[in-house]
Order: sequence, then C-alpha cells, then structure tokens
Amino acid sequence: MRRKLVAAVAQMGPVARDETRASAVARMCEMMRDASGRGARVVVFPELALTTFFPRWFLEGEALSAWFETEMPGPAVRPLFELSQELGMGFHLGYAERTDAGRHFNTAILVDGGRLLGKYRKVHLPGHRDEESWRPFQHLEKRYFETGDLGFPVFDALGGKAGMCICNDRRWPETWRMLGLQGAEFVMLGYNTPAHYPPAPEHDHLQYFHNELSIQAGCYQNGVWALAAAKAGCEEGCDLIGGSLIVAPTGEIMAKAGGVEDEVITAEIDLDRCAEIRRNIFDFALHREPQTYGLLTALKP
Ligand SMILES: CSCC[C@@H](NC(N)=O)C(=O)O
Repeated sequence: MRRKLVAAVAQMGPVARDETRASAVARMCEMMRDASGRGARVVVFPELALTTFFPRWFLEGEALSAWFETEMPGPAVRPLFELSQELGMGFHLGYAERTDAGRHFNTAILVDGGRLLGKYRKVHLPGHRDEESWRPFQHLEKRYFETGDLGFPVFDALGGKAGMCICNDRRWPETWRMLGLQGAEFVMLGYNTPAHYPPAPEHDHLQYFHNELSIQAGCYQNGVWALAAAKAGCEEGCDLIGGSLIVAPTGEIMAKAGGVEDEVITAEIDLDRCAEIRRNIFDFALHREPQTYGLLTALKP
C-alpha cells in the first residue's frame, strides 16, 4: 500500500509589531482547523511565525529579548499544541528560541498529536551583524542568532522521514543534500523573504523565481517533497513575498498560494514517489562520486 497523506501549508499574511502571540496563534489555529477539514494530516507554518520579523530593526536589551521564546510551548502557544492533539494533526512552527543557557537560535519544531517530535536550528543565517543605516530595513539575523548546532536531523514522522530547514537554508544545495542523504522524504520550511534586497536591488524582480528555483531544484535533485510556507505581505512597511508551495520529488509544483494573506494550500503527497527519482537519475549509491567532492567540506577552498 502506498504511503499517501494530505499535507497543508499555511501561509500567513503580515504579523504587525504590536500583534500579540495569542493573536498570531489564533490565526494559526483557524488555519489548522481549515487544513484538518480538508483532510490534511500536517500543516506547515512560516519562519518566526509568532511575531513580526524583528531582525529588520536594530534592537538591544529588553526590546530584543522580548521577541524570543524561553519555553515551548509557553502559555500563548499552548492552544496550538492542544489543537494538534484534539485534531490528531501534525504541525511545523518557526520561532525565535532562547535557551536556558542564554543562547539564541532561529528554530523550527515538528509537533504531532500535541507531542514534540523534532527540532531544527537554522544553519544559514543571512544578513549582517552591525547596523547598516543606509538600508530601508535591517536584516540582523547574523547579530541576533547563532548558527544552528543540531545539524540537519531527519525524523520518523507521519509514516515517513521528515526534514526541516528555514528560509535562507532553502537556497543552499548543501541543505537539501544533507537531508536527502539521510533519506528525508518531505522537507518542511518557512520563510520571510523581503521583495526588496537592498545590496542587489536589480534582483528584486526575481524573488519569486529564485524561491521556486531553489525549492524545485532541491526537491528534484534529492527526490523529496517540499512544504514551504511564506510569511507574506506588507509587514511594518516591508513587502514580503508570498508564493507558498508544495513541490513534488520531480520538481513539479503541486499547489501554490495566490495572494499575500493568510491562506491554506493542500496537496496529496505520496511518499513512495521519492523512489521515482532516487532509484533512477539520482540513485546516490550508484552515481554519486563523493571521493571527488572534498572541497565541499574543506574549511578553505
Ligand atoms: C537578506 S537575505 C534574503 C532574505 C532571506 N530571509 C531569511 N529570513 O532568511 C532569504 O533568503 O529569503
């Protein structure tokens, strides 16, 4: 019997700076119910879904620490876990994590039936460390987060093998290959991608294209499904792209969000389709030549 399930991606419209976590969670609960009503077994929410994308501002002290979660779930997020248990549904959620030891990560978790199954901490942190006042908005992920220290773990979940990555990670072939090599069958990811990229504005018109190009290539070259959720729309004056996607292991787009508001998309995903790619053109055991790839892991080329 083939391993099929309906998967949902819940794109979110903007989260305002003064919107409470409780309000964002209420929006997510509504979309989880919607997804469940359409037969979905899992729903993917965006990167830093509980709050506005705060790395766009230079912040210090309490003004910065207020954006981080110190427990998961805290009181505001608990309704999401309870609904997951009630509906027998899985979800992927991105948030800013502060550990007990005071370390900071851009994190995503996978929860099923109200139970935490897995955690990932973003590896590829884009942007810059110091304030760059010439920018219309900052991108201070390099200042606010440490490089993820969990590698690219793969989890047994939903009858298959699940991987996660976060936003900028999706642009790096190494992310997908690390997950593919471990047999991931579906990759969940969220993103906050500004339509305007201040260092190279000549690429602004390519933002949607590069999103699709990266995800479709990652899926095809590794024989995995992708469930990709945007936080979209005009958030505190910064336009974020939408275009949330469900992509098949062949690289084909199976569902795509049309707007930049809260929107649920679904598709039936057949995990056994990964083998169409992995037993053929990308049969890793047969065709990879890792003895020639040393440069990929050398610290300096
Ligand atoms: C400033 S780099 C471009 C924006 C980046 N966003 C995130 N959140 O990683 C992305 O890769 O989409």
